[in-house]
Amino acid sequence: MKIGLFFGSFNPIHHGHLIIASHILNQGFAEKIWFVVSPHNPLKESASLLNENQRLHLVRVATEADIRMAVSDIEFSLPRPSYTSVTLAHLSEKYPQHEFSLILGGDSFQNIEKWKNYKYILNNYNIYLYNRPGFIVDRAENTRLTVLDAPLLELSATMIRDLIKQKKSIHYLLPENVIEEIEKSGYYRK
Ligand SMILES: Nc1ncnc2c1ncn2[C@@H]1O[C@H](COP(=O)(O)OP(=O)(O)OP(=O)(O)O)[C@@H](O)[C@H]1O
Ligand SMILES: O=C(O)c1ccc[n+]([C@@H]2O[C@H](COP(=O)([O-])O)[C@@H](O)[C@H]2O)c1
Repeated sequence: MKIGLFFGSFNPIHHGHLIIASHILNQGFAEKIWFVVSPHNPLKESASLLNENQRLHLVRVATEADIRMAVSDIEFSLPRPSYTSVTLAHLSEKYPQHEFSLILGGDSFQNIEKWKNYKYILNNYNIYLYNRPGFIVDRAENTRLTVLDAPLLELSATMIRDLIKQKKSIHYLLPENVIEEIEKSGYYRK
């Protein structure tokens, strides 16, 4: 099966992520999307990070109604920080029947030369790239790279966490059932 891997901290997951995932499925680039929750992005501070099981739960809640989407905790049992090349190699070995591709935002792609073993990633996996405001990648020199024409929301998890801290509304930015979980559990208030 063609599986699109959407890696992220998902702190928390929001409609920006879900719209991209749905677009990739609708375009036939993947038959299923796995959201791979990273315990620790090697290039990010972990101070404001919700515990990985809580983030995983929020992704599960966000995707449970869509059978085309699934959640993976594969990186929870791999060494930290979470190097994408290590996870990809692990997944390809564990699931030889699947063809994995990578979904990346322009912000991540701009930094890819800082990633561990990035050449292994570029040489071995198809990459679906979408632009994010301020990070426009308009030329696909690498033949394994497809630049998507996906609808984009100018939205980030940082913005959502800031709104919660300021006691402002986060309605419409992420699924209502995820908002309920965040409110019930008191996440991101401090
Ligand atoms: N609004 C958005 N639209 C499309 N992709 C997004 C959006 N926000 C984040 N992404 C992408 O999703 C992946 C995972 O992102 P991440 O979990 O870090 O979300 P984020 O909103 O960028 O978080 P933060 O604001 O905490 O950095 C990254 O590749 C990122 O480029
Ligand atoms: O492999 C690397 O060196 C590497 C460097 C930076 C980021 N990543 C991964 O990229 C994904 C996106 O991270 P984030 O925090 O922006 O959602 C996440 O899975 C990180 O572990 C991976």
